[in-house]
Amino acid sequence: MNFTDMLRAAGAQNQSMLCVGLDPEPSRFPGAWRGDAQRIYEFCAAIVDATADLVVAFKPQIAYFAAHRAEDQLEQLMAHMRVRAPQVPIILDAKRGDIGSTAEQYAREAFERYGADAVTLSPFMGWDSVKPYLEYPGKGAFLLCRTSNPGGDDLQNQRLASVDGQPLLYEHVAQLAQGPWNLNGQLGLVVGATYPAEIERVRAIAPTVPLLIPGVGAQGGDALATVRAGWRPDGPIIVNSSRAILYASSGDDFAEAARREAMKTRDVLQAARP
Ligand SMILES: O=C(O)c1cc(=O)[nH]c(=O)n1[C@@H]1O[C@H](COP(=O)(O)O)[C@@H](O)[C@H]1O
Repeated sequence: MNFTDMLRAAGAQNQSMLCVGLDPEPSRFPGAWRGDAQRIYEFCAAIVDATADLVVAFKPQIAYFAAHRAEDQLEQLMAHMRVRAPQVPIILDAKRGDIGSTAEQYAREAFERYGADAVTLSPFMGWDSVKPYLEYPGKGAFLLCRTSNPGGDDLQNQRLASVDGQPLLYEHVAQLAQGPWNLNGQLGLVVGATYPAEIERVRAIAPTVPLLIPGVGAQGGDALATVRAGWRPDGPIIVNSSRAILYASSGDDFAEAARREAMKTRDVLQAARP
């Protein structure tokens, strides 16, 4: 099954547009696990087990594993998700972006080593840096478009004087993803929940591509405004929350607390659909 089909099937089965972000930070692990980077796999697997029937996707962030020399635990986690939640697509959040020959290696890492269904990419280096990922049939690639962080303004809100109609840079990225770069329907866009007006703008330019929307929960994005701005019957949204779910409790009940928080967020998102 390709990424888009998986997304549709998981969304329907779990009645969800929630993506649980797997950003394991050992200093925030519960009880006796606190500070123990050997527990990264166990911590994430417990979160996956507690939320697998509530999500449209999981999004492991590669830096949280690589920083602790825990790539082997990420491989273990990918295998676990395949067994425990085979219907749920996995977006590897790697935010890669490099010249074509190096991008080929990053694509191989994401799709062959880790077996991800989709990956996040920076489009800053242009078409040849994105194309190698699209050569994997059925895999998805989300281009950073209007990110959730305050510094996103610095470049993404600059006007492109050389392009007809002079769009802002993030609007141009949205145009490319909806049109000329989207050869086989594999592209999506990353838009922050912290900027609902810009989500609406992106949706006007790119009505059907999947939007990955981080920023609800710990970053304070507005879930209701996010859904109203981004959701379309033929334009799926994947709303990510990481810390607010992973660290809902710092005690031994962390997995149950994560489940409660995920359920609450899932239900708020579902109820917000127009
Ligand atoms: O691509 C992303 O996932 C991403 C894009 C963006 O604009 N903002 C953003 O926060 N993210 C990621 O989404 C997650 C947000 O985590 P929380 O703020 O804890 O929910 C982190 O893994 C970020 O790296």
